[in-house]
Amino acid sequence: MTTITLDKTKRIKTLNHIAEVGLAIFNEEDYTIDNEANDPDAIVVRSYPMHNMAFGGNLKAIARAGAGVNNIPVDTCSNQGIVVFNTPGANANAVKELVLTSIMASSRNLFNGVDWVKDLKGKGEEVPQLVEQGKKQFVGREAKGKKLGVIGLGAIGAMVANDALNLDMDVIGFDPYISVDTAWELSRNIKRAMSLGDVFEQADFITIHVPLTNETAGMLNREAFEQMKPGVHILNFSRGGLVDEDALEVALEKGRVGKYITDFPNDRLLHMENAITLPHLGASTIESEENCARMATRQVRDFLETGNIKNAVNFPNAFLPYTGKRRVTVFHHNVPNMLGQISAIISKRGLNIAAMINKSRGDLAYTMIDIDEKVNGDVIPGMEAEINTIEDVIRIRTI
Ligand SMILES: NC(=O)c1ccc[n+]([C@@H]2O[C@H](COP(=O)([O-])OP(=O)(O)OC[C@H]3O[C@@H](n4cnc5c(N)ncnc54)[C@H](O)[C@@H]3O)[C@@H](O)[C@H]2O)c1
Ligand SMILES: O=C(O)[C@H](O)COP(=O)(O)O
Repeated sequence: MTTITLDKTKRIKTLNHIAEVGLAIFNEEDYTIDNEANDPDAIVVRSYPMHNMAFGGNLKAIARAGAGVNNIPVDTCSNQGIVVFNTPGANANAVKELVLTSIMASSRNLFNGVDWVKDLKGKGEEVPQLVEQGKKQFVGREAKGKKLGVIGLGAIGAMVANDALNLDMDVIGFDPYISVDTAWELSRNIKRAMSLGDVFEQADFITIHVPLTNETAGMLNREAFEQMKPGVHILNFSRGGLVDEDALEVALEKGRVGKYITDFPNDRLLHMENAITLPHLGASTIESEENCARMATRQVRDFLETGNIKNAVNFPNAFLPYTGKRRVTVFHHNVPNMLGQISAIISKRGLNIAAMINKSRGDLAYTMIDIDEKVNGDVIPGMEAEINTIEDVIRIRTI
């Protein structure tokens, strides 16, 4: 259990390049961007691997300017009362555009064709003729009329599915956990797959848009490849670990998988024929980098200044209008009678509770309590220390 009272100047550390418009949200009077800080108040990150990092007692938040949080030790953060944010949907359009580009580019053999033309360098005036002779090896297929299977209909998958209809593709989607909001946004012309098998059996192109978790790791494995239509093109712009690469290598060699297009290269994939590897470019547009940075830094600033939480992946969202009076925020386990115990400790100091909110998410919960009177700061350390003695309190912060 840790006790922290916010000081005046807050230090923010970045572990990747974060767009300037986002960092500008941290006004200079109250914040310092200090990438050398040992124990910052918050970290803003993209894909930097954080699993081997130790976190200081001052760290309150980590914001992933992007979607995937598999580079962050989320459970460790939860146990230390560190909120992990991401920026849902902020880079979805960028990924969608690259996925649709890659469907067309792979089915038209664009990647191989461009490489082949480059090799004609130095052939002088013969080049046009060589091109006309050689182009037959790159005859492709049109996307129109083909079936696209979309696994995961979240921010990206839903956009890909809707826009693929505009390419005259048939679209079938699978997502057993689809959110109500996304379901409303999906075109009714998208067919619903009742199982992954439905997608595997029917699709000419399969694109996967799920997070990498224990459940989804290796989702595309030997059994999956065996159910797929021979020559299927698979697009993986989500995470490398979703695909079993031993099985993929065999499937590519046998032609069971025609092409595998991914944003996550590794040395092994570079040796596989018909694996097309892009340098993790899905979210790399100016627009997306700015969207993600702005959303991430706004969420962090709001949390540091008011305790309000939006778009956390480990703690519940919680909003209580901030009045600028004393606010006690407590991260705790989701067990009975926490509110009663916390409020008793506050009340016995003669402090009146003006407003409060208590939200839970799985095993974790978060409580914010606003105290009505102007509080003598001397009471705070004793009150925090006593709240910390409650079993199941993870962390307390008074703003
Ligand atoms: N290549 C890139 O640059 C890039 C950019 C953004 C996101 N990503 C990756 O793409 C993933 C998806 O991003 P998003 O913004 O669409 O996330 P999202 O959270 O909006 O959507 C994920 C969807 O996957 C679904 N899902 C989860 N488990 C599933 C399962 N077992 N079967 C089917 N569906 C399942 C969820 O219900 C959800 O609808 C991210 O987690 C990240 O790893 C990559
Ligand atoms: O999960 C994500 O948002 C993407 O993989 C983007 O990663 P990046 O921010 O490192 O480009």
